[in-house]
Amino acid sequence: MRSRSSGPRRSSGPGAGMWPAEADPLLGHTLADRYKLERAIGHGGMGTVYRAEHVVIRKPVAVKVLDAAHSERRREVERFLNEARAASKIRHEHVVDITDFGSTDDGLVFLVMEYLEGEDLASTGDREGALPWRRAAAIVLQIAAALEAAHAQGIVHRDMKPENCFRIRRGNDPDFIKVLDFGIAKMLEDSDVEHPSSASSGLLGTPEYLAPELIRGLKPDARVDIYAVGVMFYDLMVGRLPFAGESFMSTLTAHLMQLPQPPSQARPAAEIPEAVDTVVLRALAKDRDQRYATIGEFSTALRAAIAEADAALAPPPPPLPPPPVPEKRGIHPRVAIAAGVALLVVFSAVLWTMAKRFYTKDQVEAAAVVSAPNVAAPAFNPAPVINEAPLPVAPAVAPAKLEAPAPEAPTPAAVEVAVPDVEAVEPVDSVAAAESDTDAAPEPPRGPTAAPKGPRSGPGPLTAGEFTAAMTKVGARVKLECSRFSLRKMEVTVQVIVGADGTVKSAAPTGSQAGSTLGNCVARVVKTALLRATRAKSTHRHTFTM
Ligand SMILES: Nc1ncnc2c1ncn2[C@@H]1O[C@H](COP(=O)(O)OP(=O)(O)OP(=O)(O)O)[C@@H](O)[C@H]1O
Repeated sequence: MRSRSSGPRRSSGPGAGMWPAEADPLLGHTLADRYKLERAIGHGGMGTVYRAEHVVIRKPVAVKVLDAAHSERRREVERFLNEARAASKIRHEHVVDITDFGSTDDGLVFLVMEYLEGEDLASTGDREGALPWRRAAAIVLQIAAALEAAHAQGIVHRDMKPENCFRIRRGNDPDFIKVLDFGIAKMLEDSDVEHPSSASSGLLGTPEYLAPELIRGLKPDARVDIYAVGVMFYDLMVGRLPFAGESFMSTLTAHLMQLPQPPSQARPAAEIPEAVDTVVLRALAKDRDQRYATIGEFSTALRAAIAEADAALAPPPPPLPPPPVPEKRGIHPRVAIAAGVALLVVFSAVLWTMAKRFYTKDQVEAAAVVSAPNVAAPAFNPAPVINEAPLPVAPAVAPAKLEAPAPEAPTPAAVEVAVPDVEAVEPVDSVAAAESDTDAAPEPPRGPTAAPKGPRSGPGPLTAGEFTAAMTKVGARVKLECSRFSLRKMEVTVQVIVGADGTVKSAAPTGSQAGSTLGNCVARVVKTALLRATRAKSTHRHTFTM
């Protein structure tokens, strides 16, 4: 159950408060020859809202008719028509569309709006209690979009509250928001009009949503709407208002004096991220200079907080691919082995050809068995017994000892090529040579400035430069989100552990800022940094100057 100190809403549908709906003489009346008033929807501070039908185009509309008591006061009529003019100027999908306004011959002042089917956010809150923070944020972003459009037209709403935000279904979205009631909207360019003080004409607006500067009687600007949106966001997520006193005066005092409890602490079960706390608390800053300068900035910060929470839910990014394998100079061991075997086969074949020319078949077969048992085996059958004198067998690696007659010998070129190659490309030695090549390559320097190692060692450690660059990247957000906890030029040093997957595993403020709100805020932002993957986690330090 929500705790609103102001009690029941003034306008929560037919029959609310002192409103004698049944006796309403306007029911069934056709206003300005066009709008047949069918049913009263609710009654607010200025008048009654009816569901009506446009008799020509047969379209349902909502018609707000100013109460007779107000119609007699010029100032009230002006305020009412001001709403019509202001809202009809904005034209935004999240602002209720005003299609007509004016007064009738019999003195009825009215405005005509698109008819909305749904309920206001106060009713949603009363029925559902606190909403999940993401749903609340999605609703608030729509309200902020409506206000951004209004502010762009120089219009400040000044009465933002759940009762003025209507929730309708649009397509599949049951939470489509329309902002209503620009009744006390103030044209910013209307700079000569001083804000009426509470002493002279009563505080305009609803106490629970009043920005401190309005209570102090300062001239309002768009930041009063940012404050009210902060109150609404808090209320939607937490299920209670941030500043709610027992009386009107104590509520106003709370706005001026009381620090709001962070939403995540006020409702721990809701798992409201710290980043969302930060956005709400900044919108609720007592000093308007400490708030977001524009409602657009508020929306950007809220979106960033949502994205941060989404990123925390997402699985860690896949490790970065290893650096490209540098092309290795020299012969790959496998190539060397293959070449060695091939040359051995060629050389054996040469020997075989030569032997066939100078020795008998039996002698040759015997020589083949002795000299090359493992090479070209399919070509020979092991010779059984050799009765004749042993052949002058030429070992495969020493063909020069062959005593072949010069004229019949293979061309010298062929022998010269074969001999040195076979000696040079001995398979086992080649592998060893290849390995020792790698080992002999200069070892990259270790430590923070080490370059990534070769392909067999994986990506190298983070350099100091890489880490500093990542911290510089998050530095802007550190300032944006944490400067409100800091005096100018304060320093915060954080100790950061970066995991092998490039995410920040831990960030802790050190020294005088250890455990401080400022330190924790900086650490929280630092935790969102993303670096590159390495072979192992590493520890770094960085100092931010606020
Ligand atoms: N366009 C509309 N379509 C449907 N219902 C509407 C529309 N505009 C207002 N209502 C409903 O009519 C009722 C009265 O609205 P009204 O704006 O008069 O109340 P209020 O916010 O208390 O006004 P005020 O700020 O002038 O006191 C509310 O319940 C509101 O939700």
